Amino acid sequence: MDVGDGVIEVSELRRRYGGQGDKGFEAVRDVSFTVRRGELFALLGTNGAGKTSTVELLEGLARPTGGTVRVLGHDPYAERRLVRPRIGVMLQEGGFPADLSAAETVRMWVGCTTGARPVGETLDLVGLGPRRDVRVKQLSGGERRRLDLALALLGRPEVLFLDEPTTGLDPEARHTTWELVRRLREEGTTVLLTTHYLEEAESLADRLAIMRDGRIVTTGTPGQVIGAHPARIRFAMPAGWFVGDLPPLAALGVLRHEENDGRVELQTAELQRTLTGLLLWAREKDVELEGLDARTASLEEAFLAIAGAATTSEPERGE
Ligand SMILES: Nc1ncnc2c1ncn2[C@@H]1O[C@H](COP(=O)(O)OP(=O)(O)OP(=O)(O)O)[C@@H](O)[C@H]1O
Repeated sequence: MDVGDGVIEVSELRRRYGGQGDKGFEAVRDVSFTVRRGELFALLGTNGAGKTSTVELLEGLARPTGGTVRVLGHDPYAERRLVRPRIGVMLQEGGFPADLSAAETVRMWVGCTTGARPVGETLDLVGLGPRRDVRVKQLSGGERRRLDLALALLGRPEVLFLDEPTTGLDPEARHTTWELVRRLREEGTTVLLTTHYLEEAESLADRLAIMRDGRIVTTGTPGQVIGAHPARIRFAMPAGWFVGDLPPLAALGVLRHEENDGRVELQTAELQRTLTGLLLWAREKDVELEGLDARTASLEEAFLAIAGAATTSEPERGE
């Protein structure tokens, strides 16, 4: 079947726990998105936003209550047999037999994987080569996470689902994992990632979606999502000058401003225009703007502004 560019196609997806009526809860509500071949798509959201509930439907682990999912052109639940050999799944919590070594665990999985990589290569990929003979129960939490990743990569998947892959990893292991994910992407693997690390999404994702209360509330490239939020300029007012002495702020494109003890913060959607106006004013008045700092919003600021609104509205339980 020709699936064109849309390797993952999600349309009006819904997932309800606990049946209809008061006791039920709709964790995924009308979610639609497409992930193109070779793309890395990140799903972000606060705890309980519905990321795992969504990803499990894409992995074919549960049947949607509404809407459709296509992975590589197939329904991952009804046509699991066709989809499963071509995808790699790293769940949030993998369960391994504690008494097997890392290498034995991978070897066990080789038995149920078509076209599996060699065991040693798989462990090396995730940096567990030197720990191959250590029993699972003696591995650290971060090492177990990497063993999870190794198993997801075992069958050279075309599509890789990574549910919080770097949770519990130290910064070095996290960066090594990012390098590996980048390399897989460069080799053409399509990746769907959920993460709480915004730096991870910013540095890896081609596109991302932010979920809130079961819905996608924002989607775009990291640049687009960040660009929709105001940039900030901070500086100290020169001695003897006041904010009122600056050119009219609205004319400089300033959306909001705050002043505290002579420290000024301007928020603007047009950083270059506002900054140019400010610097021209400083040159004309021959004053120095001490501590001048101008920056676009970070993904974290954008995320907090978008997803943070979730805390103000409790998701409805039992519709
Ligand atoms: N089996 C279940 N039965 C009932 N409710 C569930 C079940 N699993 C998840 N939920 C609820 O669905 C909502 C979404 O949960 P989900 O695990 O998908 O969120 P998440 O975005 O992945 O969160 P986290 O970042 O904490 O992993 C939560 O309110 C959760 O309590």
